Amino acid sequence: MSTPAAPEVLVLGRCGVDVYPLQTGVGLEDVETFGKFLGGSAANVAVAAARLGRRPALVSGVGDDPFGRFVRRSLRQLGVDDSRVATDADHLTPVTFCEVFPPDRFPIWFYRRPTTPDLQLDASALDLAAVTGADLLWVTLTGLSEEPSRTAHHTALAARAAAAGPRRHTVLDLDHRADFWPADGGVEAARTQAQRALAHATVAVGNREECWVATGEDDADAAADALLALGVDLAVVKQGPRGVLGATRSERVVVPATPVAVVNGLGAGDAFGGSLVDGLLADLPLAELLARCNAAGAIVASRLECATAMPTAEEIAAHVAAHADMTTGRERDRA
Ligand SMILES: Nc1ncnc2c1ncn2[C@@H]1O[C@H](COP(=O)(O)OP(=O)(O)OP(=O)(O)O)[C@@H](O)[C@H]1O
Ligand SMILES: O=C(O)C[C@@H](O)[C@H](O)C(=O)CO
Repeated sequence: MSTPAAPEVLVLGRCGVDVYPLQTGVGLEDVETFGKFLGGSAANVAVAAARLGRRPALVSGVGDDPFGRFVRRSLRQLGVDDSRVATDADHLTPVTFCEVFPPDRFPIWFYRRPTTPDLQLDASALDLAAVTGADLLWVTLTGLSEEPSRTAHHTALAARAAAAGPRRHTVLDLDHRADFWPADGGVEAARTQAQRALAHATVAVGNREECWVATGEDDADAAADALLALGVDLAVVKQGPRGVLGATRSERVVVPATPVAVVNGLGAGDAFGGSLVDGLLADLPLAELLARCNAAGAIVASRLECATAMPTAEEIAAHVAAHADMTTGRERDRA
């Protein structure tokens, strides 16, 4: 159980505003109207976990601007504790645009230069009681892309790994956005940071490309092996519409994705993340856990926005039940 000073789930990472087009199948130059939604991968994961009944808090930053106030208000309305979200007078709340070309093309445009409030997180401002006392800590690779956030993340991970008591869940979301790393040597820098963080994590989750960034391995099984060798107890390799591979040192499971009418694939990974948080805390068997994560991802892929599209437990259960023939998961004999 989390200690009294700590939230059940502590999420470190970015939040911002998603400004998504209300016309699909056209480039941003031709879009006429947009919707404004809470966004940022970490914020989305926190909201997804809250939707499933968990008590998440976000550690992040926003600007001292109207979008920052919108982000805070949305977090609170969606069940996320925003008391550890700093207000930064020197940097603006980031906005993110996308283009929506279903079923499989969703270019994303980050307006985050030169830098953003979430990456100003300083180690001295960390609430270490919350970091070490939470039942689950979620961090993203993007948080390691720049100082001072990089040092703050490593400080949090090291403090948690050194804390007394049973090894609780520390999840590294391999979330890699090339734009956030240097144009030259960005992959190498991201790999170095990922591998340092993995030594203190218990779970790694990423899509195929992200797992390659972290490990140098292209193949899903080889990437899972490499992630386990780097120190985690559970490696999760997402493969979009092709489903997911989950691997521990003694078990390996592949769970196919379920078909949906795709509206916008962005946010599927964050919905998956929220269900991963919930399923880890509930100690679900691996195949069941991943089937629920896939269902959450598919449901969000069938909706335009991210945070406010996160499914309830009932919606996930109904989706899994409707696809029971394909969501059982196949045991793989590679342990
Ligand atoms: N088009 C789709 N149809 C069905 N399921 C999907 C689809 N896209 C994603 N999913 C489900 O959601 C899960 C996570 O999606 P994905 O692998 O695209 O993550 P991601 O690359 O991290 O996504 P994001 O764009 O949010 O960063 C997949 O494992 C899959 O189960
Ligand atoms: O993660 C981001 O910063 C982008 C998000 O704003 C957006 O919600 C998304 O793409 C989720 O995967």
